[in-house]
Amino acid sequence: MAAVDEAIRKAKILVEALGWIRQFRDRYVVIKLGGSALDDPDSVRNCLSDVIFMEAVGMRPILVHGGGKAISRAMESAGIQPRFVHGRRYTDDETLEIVGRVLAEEICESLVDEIRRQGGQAVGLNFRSQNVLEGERLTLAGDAGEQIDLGRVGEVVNVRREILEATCRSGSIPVLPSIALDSDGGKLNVNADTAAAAVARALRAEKLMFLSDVPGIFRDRTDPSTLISHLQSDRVRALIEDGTIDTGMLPKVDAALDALDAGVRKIHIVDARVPHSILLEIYSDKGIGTEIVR
Ligand SMILES: Nc1ncnc2c1ncn2[C@@H]1O[C@H](COP(=O)(O)OP(=O)(O)O)[C@@H](O)[C@H]1O
Ligand SMILES: CC(=O)N[C@@H](CCC(=O)OP(=O)(O)O)C(=O)O
Repeated sequence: MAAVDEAIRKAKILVEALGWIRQFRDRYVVIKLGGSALDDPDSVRNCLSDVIFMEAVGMRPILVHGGGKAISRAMESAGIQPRFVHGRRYTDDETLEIVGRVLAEEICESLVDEIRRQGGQAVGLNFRSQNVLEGERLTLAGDAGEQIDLGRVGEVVNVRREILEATCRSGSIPVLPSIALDSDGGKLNVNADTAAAAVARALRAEKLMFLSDVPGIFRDRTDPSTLISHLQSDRVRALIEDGTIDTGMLPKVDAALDALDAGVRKIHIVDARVPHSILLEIYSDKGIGTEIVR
């Protein structure tokens, strides 16, 4: 009897998901995997199995990844001290070679390999294969209006969406590192949160999901009961101003607000360490992280 009850419970879960599966069929979902999540192989495997599931039930997932922690480790092994200016890595030519190798060769290839190992199809799209992100150098102004030199740091100015659309149509999951090419074919190091938002904006994605190593946005980071499950964009601005949101969460919420302004329906910040956090967030009636809407 217990076995039958268990089977019925599982069937109910499938039925609960059916409505969401229908609603999101053929919709683009951009998933950003951050360096914090990428450092834990179990989190990566679990996230990728969810992404494969999404593709199998008719959604169009696109993976955009960072790898800031791995880049810093590789720089330190090469005897270069990482330096961040306004949250961006100062990127000289030597650093750029390391960023290209770590993101496009090591991390992108390992994500594609793992998706294939789990029975899904994936294609790495970057300057080594087929480039999707076109960029230009990012210029930031200092307090006195002076120009801040970030080296080869860029922002995305165009996304070749036709390549993403064709890849998704063919049943493959596109995997993109946060590197853009400028009009001369030179590499630019782009913050991965902003790269993911640029992709979501270009595709008018249904969702943009940030997978990190926190359950979501907290009102008080020392108190787990203060997780905010639903946020409206105007409230996000207030949380930035009062200092509740800072450090690594800042580029995520900045990118989230940009994406919402451009027509992306919903932003999710979820914990990559929780098994199946993506599926729980999308296909169940009650999500587990923080969702942000306009
Ligand atoms: N209000 C907040 N709630 C939760 N995390 C926050 C908040 N403000 C800042 N953070 C920080 O943001 C970090 C996530 O950003 P980051 O480490 O850069 O992630 P990733 O590597 O996934 O891009 C969290 O580990 C936490 O320290
Ligand atoms: C310009 C800039 O800062 N680029 C980032 C790109 C990687 C990234 O953003 O990785 P996470 O998502 O893991 O932080 C960097 O070099 O660290």
